[in-house]
Amino acid sequence: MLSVQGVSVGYGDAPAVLREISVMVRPGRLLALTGSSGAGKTTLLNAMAGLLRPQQGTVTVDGQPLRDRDHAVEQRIVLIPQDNGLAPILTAAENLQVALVADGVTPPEALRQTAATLDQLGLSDQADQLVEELSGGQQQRTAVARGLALRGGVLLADEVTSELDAGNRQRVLDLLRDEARRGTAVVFATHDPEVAAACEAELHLVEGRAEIVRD
Ligand SMILES: Nc1ncnc2c1ncn2[C@@H]1O[C@H](COP(=O)(O)OP(=O)(O)OP(=O)(O)O)[C@@H](O)[C@H]1O
Repeated sequence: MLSVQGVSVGYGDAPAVLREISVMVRPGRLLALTGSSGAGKTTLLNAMAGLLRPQQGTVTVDGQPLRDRDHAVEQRIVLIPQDNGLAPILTAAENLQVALVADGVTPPEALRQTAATLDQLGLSDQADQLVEELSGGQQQRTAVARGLALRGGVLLADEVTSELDAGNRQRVLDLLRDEARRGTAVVFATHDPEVAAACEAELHLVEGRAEIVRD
């Protein structure tokens, strides 16, 4: 269980972007994180991912304060970053295989899981294409595939449908929902009200504070 308790977080000496945020990220649930551009969605996800240390308050995972990103990875907290985080000079498939093998999956199993997950995202035909040669939406779906293939306990997805057409947006939403049903705690940052409405719970960020819209 990932728990954010009274967290204030920001950058350098500047005033905190978010103040006194508290939220429980529960297994089996799809939580939308909403707010206008600049509201702090990425900032909160980065704090949950161990990339940003809170100025006040704590992020805990199974009761232990989250130390840093390495600790978060050990605790199976997977982040799909807004800029996709893929290696552009590897193929779509290689991006998944490298991540899986680094995660301890055997190479043959990594090949199998890669093919299956790319297929779920409708990317079988792009598997052997370099990421830098894929469209923005295809790159975004590859990043989602990599995040899903890692099968984390917590999956943090940062604006991962912003470049997708309606069909692929629904496909990603369905896959994130399936992932939650499998027992993963999924947090999905979005500024798309339709996407947010399709999530069972919603936390809305406004003026540095968080409001629970649905729980
Ligand atoms: N690396 C950084 N250094 C300093 N300030 C930052 C940094 N990253 C973000 N900020 C500031 O923090 C605030 C929140 O930004 P953040 O990216 O978390 O918002 P967001 O809700 O994810 O926005 P968007 O929907 O546009 O991605 C903004 O005012 C932004 O300028």
